[in-house]
Amino acid sequence: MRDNFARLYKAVGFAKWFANIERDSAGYFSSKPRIDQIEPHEFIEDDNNFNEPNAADPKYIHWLKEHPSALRVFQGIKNLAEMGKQIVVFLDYDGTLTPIVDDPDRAFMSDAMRLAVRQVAKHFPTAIISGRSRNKVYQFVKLDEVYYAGSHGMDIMGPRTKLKSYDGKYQTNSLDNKGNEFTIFQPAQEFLPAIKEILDKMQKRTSDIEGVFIEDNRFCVSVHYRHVPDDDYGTLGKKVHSVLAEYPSFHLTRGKKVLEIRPSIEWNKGNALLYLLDTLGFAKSSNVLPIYIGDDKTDEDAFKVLRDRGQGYPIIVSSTPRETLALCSLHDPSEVLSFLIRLARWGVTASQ
Ligand SMILES: O=P(O)(O)OC[C@H]1O[C@H](O[C@H]2O[C@H](CO)[C@@H](O)[C@H](O)[C@H]2O)[C@H](O)[C@@H](O)[C@@H]1O
Repeated sequence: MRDNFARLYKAVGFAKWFANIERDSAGYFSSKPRIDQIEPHEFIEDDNNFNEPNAADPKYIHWLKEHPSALRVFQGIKNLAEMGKQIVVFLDYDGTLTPIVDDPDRAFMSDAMRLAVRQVAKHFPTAIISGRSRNKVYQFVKLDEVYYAGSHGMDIMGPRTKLKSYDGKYQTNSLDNKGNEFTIFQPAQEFLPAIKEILDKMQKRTSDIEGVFIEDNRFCVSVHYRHVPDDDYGTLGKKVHSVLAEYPSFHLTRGKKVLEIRPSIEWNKGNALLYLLDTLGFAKSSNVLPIYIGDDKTDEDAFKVLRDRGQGYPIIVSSTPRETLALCSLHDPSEVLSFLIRLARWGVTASQ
């Protein structure tokens, strides 16, 4: 695994950086240099170098035929872009830009991934759409070059807009700390007081169950059960449902070892994708090529939007065969990194 990463970094043009990467005492690679030590031209390398999908399972190999690796269809993406289609990139966070880890508070993004996203964002409008709170995602990603949609799209910080098609009462204009103008769109604003109550009740009612972690995702509440003993699943489920029963305008969705309580409004990651395309000026454009990469059930809403528009590339991150509306796949976040690096490298050459 470590050697694969080493080969990947070398292959995709991280030569200068790679020279500075050292193994720490546990034998893992730790990176010393800062992001800005890598120059964009260092992304330009032999275009035939890429991470081959790593699939030994026959079922996975069969699934890959229906959902080919996005690394394999990359040339097709490039061809469309070279014909004048504007690439817009949408990225999920957990399981896509970072591997799934035991502790949700420690899902840190690698420097390599941050650099790749930053380089992609230099050439193509880029947004991160996550189930987490917008602030939390920003703390992990720490890039001012991208747009952010937190709480499964219910808290969007997007381009400055005067769009009339969305309810003005949910939109406010704002400045970031560099003076850049943004529009914040929060279609679930009126649910905030109830969400605070739900968070509080959920914390109190589940406090006697070992391993539960309740996460405040601002416009939704996540109940993590990754560390809950199997025997306690039933009790936890009952307690979660007892809180939910008091709030009929909320519903439950499921993610990876997590239950999420969300306001029942017609708004999901798919709506957030459309909103961002609209605010970027691509509302009805046939000249846009949206790429959406995500790993979870909630990303399927965004895949569906792209399917319905008949446009772009919905890409699922999965190391196992899965029912999905995505057209293409990537095996894991290391392949996401590989894909983003190729995109960034192409962005550099295309802009020269
Ligand atoms: O939309 P996403 O950015 O993919 O966020 C979905 C949820 O991701 C996080 O939970 C998941 O990742 C954790 C860290 O790897 C893992 O420990 C947990 O079991 C997973 O469910 C996040 O903590 C949730 O709030 C997000 O809704």
